[in-house]
Amino acid sequence: MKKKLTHYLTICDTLGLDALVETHDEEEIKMAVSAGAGVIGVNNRNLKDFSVDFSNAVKLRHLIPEEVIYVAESGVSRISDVEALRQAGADAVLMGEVMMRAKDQKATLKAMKSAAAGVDNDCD
Ligand SMILES: O=C(O)c1ccccc1NCC(=O)[C@H](O)[C@H](O)COP(=O)(O)O
Repeated sequence: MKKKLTHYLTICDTLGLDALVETHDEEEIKMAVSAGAGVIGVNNRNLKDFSVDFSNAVKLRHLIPEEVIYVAESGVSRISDVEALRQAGADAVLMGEVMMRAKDQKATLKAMKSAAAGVDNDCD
């Protein structure tokens, strides 16, 4: 699996693409790091049973080197979630459902971006 991942990363490199290598647990993160991934996502959603554990990305953050871009994924629905992930050292946050369901997507994105930047915001 690691050999395949390294091969895919080489292909992305050749094409000038940045690959987001998605992981869910310690073993997958170690594999992504040793394959040389520059961007690693830690999914709070277990794609085997679709359960979401919001603490997963935070819990595993220490396994990702500082020079690697760390993306916290899934189960992010509130401004306070983004704030918590920023404080835990997330470089980026991947959000799906919250944006899809938002009545005002522009305002939601603006509020989430402010939280990611550490700017105070009134709405949650
Ligand atoms: O990637 C998949 O195979 C997959 C399968 C089934 C559901 C979701 C899948 N991937 C995307 C995700 O894990 C999340 O939708 C994404 O990270 C956003 O999460 P959320 O903000 O909770 O919608």
